[in-house]
Amino acid sequence: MRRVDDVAVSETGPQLLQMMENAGRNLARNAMAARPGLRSVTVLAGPGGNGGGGLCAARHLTNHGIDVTVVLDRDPDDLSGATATQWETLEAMDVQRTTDATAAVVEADVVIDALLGYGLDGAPDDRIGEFVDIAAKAAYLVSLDVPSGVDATTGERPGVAVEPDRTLTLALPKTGLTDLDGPLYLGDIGIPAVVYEQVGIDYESPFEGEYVLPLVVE
Ligand SMILES: NC(=O)C1=CN([C@@H]2O[C@H](COP(=O)(O)OP(=O)(O)OC[C@H]3O[C@@H](n4cnc5c(N)ncnc54)[C@H](O)[C@@H]3O)[C@@H](O)[C@H]2O)[C@H](O)CC1
Ligand SMILES: [K+]
Repeated sequence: MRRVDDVAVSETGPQLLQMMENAGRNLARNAMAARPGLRSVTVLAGPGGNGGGGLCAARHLTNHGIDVTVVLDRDPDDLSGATATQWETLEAMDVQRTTDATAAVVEADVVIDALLGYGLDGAPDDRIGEFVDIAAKAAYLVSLDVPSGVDATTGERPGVAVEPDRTLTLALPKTGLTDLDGPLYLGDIGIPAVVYEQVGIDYESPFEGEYVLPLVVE
């Protein structure tokens, strides 16, 4: 997946922000579909591309009248790249941010886990590990791409890991996602076949008119 991203970003497009927009919009829709009529969502956002997708979903959910609260693992001034860009828009929108993760998680109809994706490197550190523990108190938890703390390739959990009610993974199913409790969905983030071909993946789009598909894990 990382090689696919590299080819897209450095050779063909789409660029990271474009893919992230598709990720975030699919995530917002998937969360709304999971809990029709939901009124409040808390987004737990990490520092990388996974967090950026969660922040993008926060914008879409707010635009659709949902009361959104964002919890970041760090000061927003310490975000960078596309994730910082997502935050800047939320700041302009005056979206609620809190450092009280427990209250924000307990009070929300749905919690989005956008802490860590395929960039997981070792056991979640103290701060993110604390959020992973707090996420267990969610009424309904939706993970973006990979349940935070789970290795996308091997499925191993080097430390704590969330246990989502559903997971929306992006572009391609990851080999580490075979042992999840809740349902798994696959979201189209707009990567064309030429990108997969350049990476040597024999790819035929499964989407056929849909942007999110349910996956059956065998
Ligand atoms: N083609 C796609 O599938 C796309 C996926 N997108 C999303 O981006 C993430 C991958 O982004 P990346 O920045 O590479 O990694 P992460 O967000 O998972 O995390 C990196 C970030 O987290 C820190 N970190 C790593 N391990 C730990 C740890 N154990 N404890 C604490 N912090 C940790 C690390 O230092 C970095 O700061 C993918 O999953 C998708 O959600 C793109 O949106 C579009 C293309
Ligand atoms: K995640």
